[in-house]
Amino acid sequence: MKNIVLLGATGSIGVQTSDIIEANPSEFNLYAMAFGTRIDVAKPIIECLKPSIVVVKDDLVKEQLIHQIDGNISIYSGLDALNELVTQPDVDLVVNALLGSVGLKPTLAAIRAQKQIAFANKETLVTAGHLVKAEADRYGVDLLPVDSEHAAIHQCLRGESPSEIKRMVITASGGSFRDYTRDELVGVTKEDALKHPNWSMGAKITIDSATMMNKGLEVIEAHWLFDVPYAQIDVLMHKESVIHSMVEFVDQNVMAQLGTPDMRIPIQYALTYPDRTTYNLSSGLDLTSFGTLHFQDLSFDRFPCLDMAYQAGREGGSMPTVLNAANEEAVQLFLNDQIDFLGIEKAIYDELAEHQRIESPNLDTILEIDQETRKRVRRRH
Ligand SMILES: NC(=O)C1=CN([C@@H]2O[C@H](COP(=O)(O)OP(=O)(O)OC[C@H]3O[C@@H](n4cnc5c(N)ncnc54)[C@H](OP(=O)(O)O)[C@@H]3O)[C@@H](O)[C@H]2O)C=CC1
Ligand SMILES: CC(=O)[C@@H](O)[C@H](O)COP(=O)(O)O
Ligand SMILES: [Mn+2]
Repeated sequence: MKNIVLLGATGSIGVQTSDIIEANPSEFNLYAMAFGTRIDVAKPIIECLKPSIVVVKDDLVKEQLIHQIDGNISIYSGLDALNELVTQPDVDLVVNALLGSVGLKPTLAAIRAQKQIAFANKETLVTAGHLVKAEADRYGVDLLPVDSEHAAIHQCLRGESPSEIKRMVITASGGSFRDYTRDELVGVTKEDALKHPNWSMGAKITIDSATMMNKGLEVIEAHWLFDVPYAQIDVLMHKESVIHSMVEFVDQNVMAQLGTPDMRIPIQYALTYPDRTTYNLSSGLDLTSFGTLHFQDLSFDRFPCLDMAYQAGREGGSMPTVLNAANEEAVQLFLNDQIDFLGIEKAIYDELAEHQRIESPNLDTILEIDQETRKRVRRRH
């Protein structure tokens, strides 16, 4: 029985993780969960899976929750409580399904407590990949990918030697505006941007898919998770999202992982690793229903966010921190109707252009750059 702490329990990944826990009661116990503000989503999870501890964003949410749940549950609030929660002795596995760089400190706390981590929270690896990787190596902690492309690569690499990898190929659906020209992107609406062709996900990542920043973040995520140089990470448009990613080896053998677009499959993979457990929450992959799979190169001119992410990743230092913070803030402004769709890439470009790169930022410097970048993006718009 694995005792699980689920961070971001009310989000898209969080709710699907609770489905997996509920479907496998003899393997998993939801020991604790954390969320921000959405009590309506949290309540049924609490009632069904009965965690011993719940952490919420602030005291206001805590007060509201106390009056709405019964039972012997300890409730805490705030980021410090989140950091403490992941270090509890009873915890076997931390699922980090938080959104954004707010996940950085709890990740470091979990690593230092030598907890295994199932990792969805890609912004944390983008903003401070060098720190997370160094700590994970130092404490001998596995970061088990939940992100579908990285779960695919992880499976392609099982039993393989890193020196035999020629390149990784991360597939991209193209997002909501895959077939639009640059001119056609002028004035697109939030409602249209939020219609992902293949996946049902949280709002921020759905917008990231539409700008192709999601793939950029995933390239940086792959660099840190699998320790591969950027020159060996390619992105390929594949509109069906059936092949989740591939690895080509030096002898030109290519391994690919396929599956239906159901995030509960990679979530369960991370939770049960190194074992596999029967999955029957959805029907399996039926390739005949697709008939043909499509592949296409994508251009940096059409998708400048991908270009900026590769550049920021290659330059390293504090550049990925700026990339991530500017993107998080710009996407929020877009979702609040304060900037238009193309304003997202412009905000990121402006921040990267102005930033004086720092070679090897420590945690305090990263947190400061993150906050300063966000403030500047907000001030400009
Ligand atoms: N959704 C998907 O299919 C996929 C997501 N990912 C990655 O997984 C991560 C989560 O994505 P997704 O589930 O879509 O995001 P959501 O926006 O749906 O969920 C985010 C979760 O984080 C919680 N949260 C945010 N801020 C805080 C805070 N300060 N304290 C405590 N909890 C907080 C939210 O709580 P509340 O809402 O209650 O405020 C919510 O539970 C992202 O990094 C994303 O890129 C990766 C692959 C696929
Ligand atoms: C489900 C998942 O892992 C998402 O990150 C997904 O990959 C988004 O799709 P695209 O970014 O390829 O549109
Ligand atoms: Mn993904």
